[in-house]
Amino acid sequence: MVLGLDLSVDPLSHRHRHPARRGSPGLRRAQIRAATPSSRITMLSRQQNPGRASDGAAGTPLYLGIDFGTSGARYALIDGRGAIHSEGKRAYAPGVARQVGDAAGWASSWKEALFQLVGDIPPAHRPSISSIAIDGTSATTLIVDSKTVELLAGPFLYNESFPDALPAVASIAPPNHTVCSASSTLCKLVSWWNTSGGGGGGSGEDAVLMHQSDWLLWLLHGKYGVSDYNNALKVGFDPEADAYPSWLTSQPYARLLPSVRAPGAPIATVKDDVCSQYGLSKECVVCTGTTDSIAAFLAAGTTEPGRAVTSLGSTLAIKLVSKVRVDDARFGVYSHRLDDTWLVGGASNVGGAVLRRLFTDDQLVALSRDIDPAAASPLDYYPLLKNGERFPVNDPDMAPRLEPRPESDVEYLHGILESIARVEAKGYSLLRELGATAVEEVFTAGGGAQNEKWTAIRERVLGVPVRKAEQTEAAYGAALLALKGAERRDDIVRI
Ligand SMILES: Nc1ncnc2c1ncn2[C@@H]1O[C@H](COP(=O)(O)OP(=O)(O)O)[C@@H](O)[C@H]1O
Ligand SMILES: O=C(CO)[C@H](O)[C@H](O)COP(=O)(O)O
Repeated sequence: MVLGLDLSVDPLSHRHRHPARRGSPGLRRAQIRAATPSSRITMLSRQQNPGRASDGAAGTPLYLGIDFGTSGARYALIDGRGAIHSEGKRAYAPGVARQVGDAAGWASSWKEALFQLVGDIPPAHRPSISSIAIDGTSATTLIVDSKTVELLAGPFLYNESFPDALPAVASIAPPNHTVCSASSTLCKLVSWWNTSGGGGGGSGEDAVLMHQSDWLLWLLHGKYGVSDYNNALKVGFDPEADAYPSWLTSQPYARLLPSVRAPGAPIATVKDDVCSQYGLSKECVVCTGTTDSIAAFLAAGTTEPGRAVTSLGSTLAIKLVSKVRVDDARFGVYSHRLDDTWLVGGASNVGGAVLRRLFTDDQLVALSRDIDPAAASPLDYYPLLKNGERFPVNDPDMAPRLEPRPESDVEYLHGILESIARVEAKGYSLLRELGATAVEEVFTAGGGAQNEKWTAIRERVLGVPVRKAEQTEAAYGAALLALKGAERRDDIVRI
């Protein structure tokens, strides 16, 4: 029994064992080989943390990755060896309090952050940028009118749930399919379709669905209808078949779905007006992106089965390299494709968002100093910011639990960090119960990776080695995708 749930019923609606390729021979060089014909990422190895470039010789081709997380956006500019030439970050504009459902506020903040970050790149580097890729939060969905450019609906954020659409989605998809979660992209699309009367009459004729990273990339290249198979997973794309299934393409709203390419595939060159305004080369290629936790996985540079990356950002997302594909919406478990292996995992709503609500980053550092990670905290919380959990319990109504609060903030923080570690441990043990490869080592990405006391707590609770990834920023993983796309620039599809 895991999480007190009865797993005696075979939960797997998909179970595939792929001939596991031998992992990459070792970390030597920053490169992701171009997608194989079946559009899979094959991650070669990456040079042992080439760190920052020395002088960034003028004219060296550079590759720009931009990460759009929950609390802010970051960029990383690397060269062909993976050395970082420049990096930076921007919080989203404080302005309008962006609550769930405040669509206009979010979209304008992301657009503002995108062009602020491009403007933050040293002008001397910009002409050398050969390609750009962007990662965003998964299942964050926008519906855009491709004729008027108007935002018809959304953004619907990654953790927003649309249970009204679940019965319709469950009636067409296989049992326990990834889309059968109230926060899936397909539930967002179907909910909008049903409430707007089939696309809102005339305006719906030109409606297109875009994920957050698709929309941000579109601001740079101006072409509609292109996404990647990581972002498209939660709208129903099957990365194994490299196609949308017929149960989806037969739906009236299927015309809104984007075409799907591998992450890091070239789309088009940057629009002339953007090139002119920011001093970018007219040869700079915009490439398909991925989700933020996949980008963090790519940044960590591990590919061996049993290795995993936990992204400790505003949320907790885990990605385990598994020889076996596992998908089960009952627990919020799904598999992203990585070469001949699978990235099995899920994303919990617990994570840093609660920490940020309670403590400043400086307070986190100061309080963590007094935590003894060897001592188990007796406090048992479920640190959600608001109702709703996706994984390892898929319950849109699940309530936060952050009481009783002790007098000591050190004890309170210890209890929260340990409780998040317990959710992480339940997540990995659930993946094992469902048939995934057992976790042997965990690398950490995201803001929480810098907390060594938390790392030690997690290592005690998980029972496997836990360490900070060499590169903890998803933006670095997105830059690796840009590097891959630059090598395939001739594949630009005239769309
Ligand atoms: N020293 C620390 N210990 C634990 N968590 C931290 C620490 N510093 C920052 N964080 C948390 O990291 C999170 C930000 O990480 P980040 O990867 O930028 O998140 P996201 O991309 O989801 O916005 C914040 O929620 C913050 O509370
Ligand atoms: O929690 C999230 C935001 O940070 C996303 O859900 C995260 O991207 C996980 O989704 P995926 O596993 O598809 O990458």
